[in-house]
Amino acid sequence: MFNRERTRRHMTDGAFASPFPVEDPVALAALEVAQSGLAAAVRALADATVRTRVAAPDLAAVAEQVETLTARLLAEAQEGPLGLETDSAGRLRDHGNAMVGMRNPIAPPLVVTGDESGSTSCALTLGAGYEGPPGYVHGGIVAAVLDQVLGSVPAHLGLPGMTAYLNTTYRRPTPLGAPLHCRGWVERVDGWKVHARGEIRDAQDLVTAEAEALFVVPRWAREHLDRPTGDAAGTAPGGEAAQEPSAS
Ligand SMILES: CCCCC/C=C\C/C=C\C/C=C\C/C=C\CCCC(=O)SCCNC(=O)CCNC(=O)[C@H](O)C(C)(C)COP(=O)(O)OP(=O)(O)OC[C@H]1O[C@@H](n2cnc3c(N)ncnc32)[C@H](O)[C@@H]1OP(=O)(O)O
Repeated sequence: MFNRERTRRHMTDGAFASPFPVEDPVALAALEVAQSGLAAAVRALADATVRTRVAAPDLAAVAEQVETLTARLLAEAQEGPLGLETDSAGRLRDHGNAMVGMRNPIAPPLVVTGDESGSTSCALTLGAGYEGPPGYVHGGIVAAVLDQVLGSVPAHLGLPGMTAYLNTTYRRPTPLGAPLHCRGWVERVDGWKVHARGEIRDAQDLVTAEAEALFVVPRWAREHLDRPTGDAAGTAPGGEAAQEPSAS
């Protein structure tokens, strides 16, 4: 059903071919442009909502307008979450994902790149809506970024897994409104289990947070994927070979 493909694209960037054909890719592509445009506009609205200093009457008027717009969107909406959908390029996409989802205004959205060795990378800047300690990124958001970027490691190996654990160490506060860089890499592949590590660095190249995580291909998904071959990232199932990141 799901063919593993050696590709630079992350699952959320369509690293997996969809088994479901798209009827009208041109119309779907136009819809995707509109969907991502709406998400970007609402993302900007959320940021403005946090930072605005306009007076109460203006706030009330804007709230009323937003409620009208919300009702307009809900006129035709699905009940639950998006899950995986086929995009106009015939790839599986998780457009609702909270970190990378193209249709999700809550997502920064992260753009995670990677290669078949399992190394992943993401440049990001987080705005006022992600605040925890004054001026700094919320610790849960820091962990979510690491979860996503490290979680893309097994996806690039063709072993998309769920997070079994994510141990995050906060070295120093992660600044808001400044460029950050998150990287992930393979520590060890053990059958259906992928051990990954990663870090976030600030604009001064200082590590603000690091994590080690285990991702497991769920039992229910294994029948849809190739058996682990052990060649991913130069490791064998149960093997010890580690992939250290190259300096950047
Ligand atoms: C159909 C193809 C596509 C399917 C894709 C499916 C999922 C992939 C989804 C997305 C991938 C793409 C990109 C990912 C990007 C970002 C990442 C975000 C990820 C998340 O945001 S995800 C949400 C938070 N996450 C959860 O919501 C997990 C809840 N949990 C479970 O769903 C189960 O718990 C699960 C699946 C983890 C295991 O369950 P299971 O039944 O499949 O397998 P089982 O329990 O037998 O464990 C098998 C082996 O893992 C060892 N093991 C398990 N857990 C361990 C632990 N904690 N510590 C140490 N070892 C552990 C066992 O000891 C055994 O080891 P051994 O084989 O050596 O005996």
